Amino acid sequence: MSTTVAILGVGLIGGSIALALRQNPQIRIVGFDLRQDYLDKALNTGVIHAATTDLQTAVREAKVIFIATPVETIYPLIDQLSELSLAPDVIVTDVGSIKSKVVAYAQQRLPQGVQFIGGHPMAGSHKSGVEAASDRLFENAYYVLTPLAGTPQDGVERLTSLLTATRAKIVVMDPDEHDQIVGAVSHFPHIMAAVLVNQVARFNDQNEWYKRLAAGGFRDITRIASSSPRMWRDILLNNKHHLLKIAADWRNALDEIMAKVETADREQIEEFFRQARDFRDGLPERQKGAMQPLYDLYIDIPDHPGEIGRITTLLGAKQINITNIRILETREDVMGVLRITFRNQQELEKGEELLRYFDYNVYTLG
Ligand SMILES: NC(=O)c1ccc[n+]([C@@H]2O[C@H](COP(=O)([O-])OP(=O)(O)OC[C@H]3O[C@@H](n4cnc5c(N)ncnc54)[C@H](O)[C@@H]3O)[C@@H](O)[C@H]2O)c1
Ligand SMILES: O=C(O)C(=O)C[C@]1(C(=O)O)C=C[C@@H](O)C=C1
Repeated sequence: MSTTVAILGVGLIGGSIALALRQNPQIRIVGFDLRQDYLDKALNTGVIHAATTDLQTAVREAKVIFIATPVETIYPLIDQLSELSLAPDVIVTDVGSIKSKVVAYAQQRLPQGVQFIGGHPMAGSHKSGVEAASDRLFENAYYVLTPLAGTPQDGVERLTSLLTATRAKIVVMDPDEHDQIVGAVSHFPHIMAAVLVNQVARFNDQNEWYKRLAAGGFRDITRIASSSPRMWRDILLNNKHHLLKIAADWRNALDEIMAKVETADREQIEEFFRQARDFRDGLPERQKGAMQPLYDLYIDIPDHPGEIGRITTLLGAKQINITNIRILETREDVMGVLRITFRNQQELEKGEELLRYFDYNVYTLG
């Protein structure tokens, strides 16, 4: 007998959870979204088994409901769920990047019999939407759970067991502790990346060499400034208390190092960078996951207009999904290399075979 799981919001995170769970043939996944076109895409690419824009239809038989929508939409969805007919002992969980407010809201609003467990997978991307979803997005990443005081242990165990398919490391944490820590390691860095980019954009208005000279360092530290503005607006407003404190601490730290620069304190400036390097180098490595080039295919391309479009059209016509595409080198009259990332090994092999058939020189590394 199959178990129904409802995913509310079939985007990057909802889609990635669906892809991980659907490896288990006993699980039937129903997707709910406001956008019919997103649902069509998720259905056509096999991310979900069924799709609906009607919430009651999505959740009626679900044993587990994932809320995977932007943070500010989680509250009204909790309200709507509290009015609907749900399966007995249903587990409702969310994937929002903040936990305290959501957990407190669920505690107040959800009726007895609904087991709410806050959740936050600590992996993601600056990209949004189901087309960026991957069954391995959470592999080896931490996945934080913040159950309500009254949620039975059995519910936490059931959700943990379901989530093993994501290959994430599940940890249970207090919601406020989560918000404080994630504020420092995720939310505040997103603010800083955007501050840096906006600063350079202002300078660039006066002199376009800023943009042209922005090289590896600037790109590395600002990748996350390409994330969804709507998502980050919601996160900041829902973790205001911790972020204001982190920002004040950061201003002091910046003042301290700039005072050392002003007095040309060579030793202390070096010590400042040494401390940062030692801590950074000691961060635990994630062995595998979204950022690993696991399903990358390299294609030699003649550098003339239309070639990349032709390749993506060929793949699209065969319903082969691409999660990333990058031109590694193009100079006039020189062959360029296109790197295409696929969602899984099977799609990579299909893509490789297809492009070879059309006489492209294709290869994988490693
Ligand atoms: N992107 C990340 O790196 C990341 C990582 C961990 C957690 N999160 C959290 O996951 C959640 C989703 O983020 P995402 O990156 O998957 O966003 P996304 O934009 O890729 O997907 C969100 C989906 O929700 C749908 N949606 C919006 N409002 C809705 C509503 N009221 N009802 C039903 N569907 C609705 C959208 O149409 C979209 O398909 C957010 O709460 C975010 O904080 C994001
Ligand atoms: O890799 C990225 O692009 C991310 O920003 C992922 C990231 C993070 O800050 O690490 C962003 C938000 C989440 O809630 C969890 C993970």
